Amino acid sequence: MNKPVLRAEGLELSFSGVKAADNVNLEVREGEFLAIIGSNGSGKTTFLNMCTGYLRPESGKVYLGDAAITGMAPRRIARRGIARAFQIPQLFTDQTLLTNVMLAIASRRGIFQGLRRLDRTAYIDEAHELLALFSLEDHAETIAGTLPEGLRKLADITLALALNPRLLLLDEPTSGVSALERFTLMEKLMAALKARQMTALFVEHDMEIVTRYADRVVVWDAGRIIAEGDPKQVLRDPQVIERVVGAV
Ligand SMILES: Nc1ncnc2c1ncn2[C@@H]1O[C@H](COP(=O)(O)OP(=O)(O)OP(=O)(O)O)[C@@H](O)[C@H]1O
Repeated sequence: MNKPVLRAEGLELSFSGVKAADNVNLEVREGEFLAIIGSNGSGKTTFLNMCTGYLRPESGKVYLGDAAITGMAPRRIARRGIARAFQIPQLFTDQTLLTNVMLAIASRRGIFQGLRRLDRTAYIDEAHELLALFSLEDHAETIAGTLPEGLRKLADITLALALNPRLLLLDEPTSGVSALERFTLMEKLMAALKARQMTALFVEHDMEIVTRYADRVVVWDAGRIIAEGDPKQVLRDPQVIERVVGAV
C-alpha cells in the first residue's frame, strides 16, 4: 500500500455543542484520487479547513508526510504543500489565463511580482506546459473573468498545480457546471492529475462522478466517518444510501 501523504488522527471540533468533527481518522495515500461525500452539514468542509489551517481542532493531529501541521497558519501549510483549488487568491479576472498562471508560478518561487514587473520570460514555458496539461492552451490569451464555468474551474486547478503541491484539495470540482460539461471537465482533470502523479482529495455531491473517477471514497455523517473503501461497494451500503446518497 502506498504511504500516506496526509494523515488525520482523532480530530475533534464542536461548534456550540454540535460535533463537526468526532474522532476523525483518515489517511490520504500517495497518488490516489480520494472522494469525500456526506450530506449537508456533515463536516466535510470542517475537515478540509482543519487540514489547511483555517480551523484548529480541539484535539487530534494532522500530519503532512511525517510532519505535524496541526494548528499551523494557512500560509505555512500552503508552503509545505497543500493546495486548495477554488480558493486561490491570486486569480486576476481582468488578466489573461496565461498571465494568471505565470503569477502563480512566481508566487510559488516566493517572488511577489506585481503585474507590470512580471518577468514573463522566466515563467512562460512552464505556464504553457501547465495549460497544455489541462488542454487549456487555446484559452491562454482569454481574459480569466470571461471563461465559462467549466473552464474557469480547470483554470483554478491549474493555478493550484502551479504551486507544485504534494496534495491537492478540490471543493466540488463539478458544481455549477452543466451536466454535459461535467464529464469533459473530469476527463481533463484526471488526465492532468495522472500525468503529474498527483495525490488529490475532492468533496463531491455527484455520486456518478464519485463512482466513475474516485479510487476510494470516504463517507461523512454528523462529523464522523461512517464508511470508506471502493466507491462501487461503499455506495451500495444500505446505511450509506440511507444517510447520504438519499439525502444529497
Ligand atoms: N465556523 C462555523 N461556526 C459555527 N458552526 C459551524 C462553522 N463551520 C461549520 N459549522 C457547523 O459544523 C457542521 C459541519 O459543517 P460543514 O460545513 O463542515 O459541513 P459540510 O459537510 O461541508 O456541508 P456542505 O455539504 O453543506 O458544505 C454544521 O453543523 C455547521 O453548521
